[in-house]
Amino acid sequence: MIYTLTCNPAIDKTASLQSLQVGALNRLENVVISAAGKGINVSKTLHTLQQESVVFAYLAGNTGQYIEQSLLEMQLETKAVWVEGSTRTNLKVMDANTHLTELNERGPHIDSEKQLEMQALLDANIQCSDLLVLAGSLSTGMDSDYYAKLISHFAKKGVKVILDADGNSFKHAIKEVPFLIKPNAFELCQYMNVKETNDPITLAKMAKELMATGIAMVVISMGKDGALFMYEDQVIYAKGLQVDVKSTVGAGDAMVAALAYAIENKLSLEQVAIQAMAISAGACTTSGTEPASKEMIDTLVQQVVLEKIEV
Ligand SMILES: Nc1ncnc2c1ncn2[C@@H]1O[C@H](COP(=O)(O)OP(=O)(O)OP(=O)(O)O)[C@@H](O)[C@H]1O
Ligand SMILES: O=P(O)(O)OC[C@@]1(O)O[C@H](CO)[C@@H](O)[C@@H]1O
Repeated sequence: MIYTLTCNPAIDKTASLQSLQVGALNRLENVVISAAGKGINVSKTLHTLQQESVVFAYLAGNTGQYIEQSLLEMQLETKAVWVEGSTRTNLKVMDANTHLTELNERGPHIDSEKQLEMQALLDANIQCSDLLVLAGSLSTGMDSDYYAKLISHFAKKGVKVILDADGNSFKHAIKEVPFLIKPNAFELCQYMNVKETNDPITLAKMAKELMATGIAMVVISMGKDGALFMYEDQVIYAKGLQVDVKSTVGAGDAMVAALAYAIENKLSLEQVAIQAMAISAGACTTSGTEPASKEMIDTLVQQVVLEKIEV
């Protein structure tokens, strides 16, 4: 079974306008509201792939209830720990040149008692052969080693952990050797303290250093420039697919979903790359964080170009 944990879910309000004017009144168009947050987006994509998953999330207030109800309507099994306050609302604005501006709130306070409640819920459900996806920011009140502690706990049990986090949370977590990490190129360069680059060879060399610590698989996403897929001594670069972009919000989550699907179904690295590219590019063609249809994914699968590279 695949489990996703969203520590800081959100209602995403995604909208568009011609061009964003800072310090002026902007009138939004095409407003779409959806239950989101990285782990929840992963589960939504898995659902369209007909792959079962269970959502764990901290939820709060009316916005939390909206998310719980939406997930119920999508028939996504949800196990929530309810906290005081309100689940956040994040605003995403895309301009006519597909430049995305994101305004994300911090999220409600999660105290140590509620963190223990979540730990008990996770322990009661997750077995050694399962996959656990840890994705997104931590809410207020959570220490930056929260993911690190979960990875250490579940890796000992043999659970494969997929990590999609950034900043200090990522820094602590990778020391505990998750099974797979999916930083984007910017996050990886920031962690390695080097100038941002999308050069596949340079990125692959940095990823190799991380794999030397025991991380089995590294996938580096590079937005429209594609992605790098690394497992054992195999390195595959996939060129970005040309798609009609509606919203890039959640493209990375769609990719993480594809990776979880591929691991659960024991696909080869080539197949992992093909599925991940088609599913993530497909997510860019829909509004908000809506996953792509099966038909769109099948069409994009035919267009993926892979290149094996030596590092
Ligand atoms: N403009 C685009 N055109 C085509 N494919 C894209 C585009 N943007 C993203 N993708 C696809 O989605 C994948 C993930 O995108 P990206 O690298 O932006 O992830 P991310 O930074 O983790 O995103 P987010 O955190 O917003 O979900 C890319 O590797 C690519 O396959
Ligand atoms: O603030 P975080 O947790 O880093 O990111 C949250 C978020 O921006 O990520 C998703 C897209 O990947 C959105 O659905 C959501 O609003």
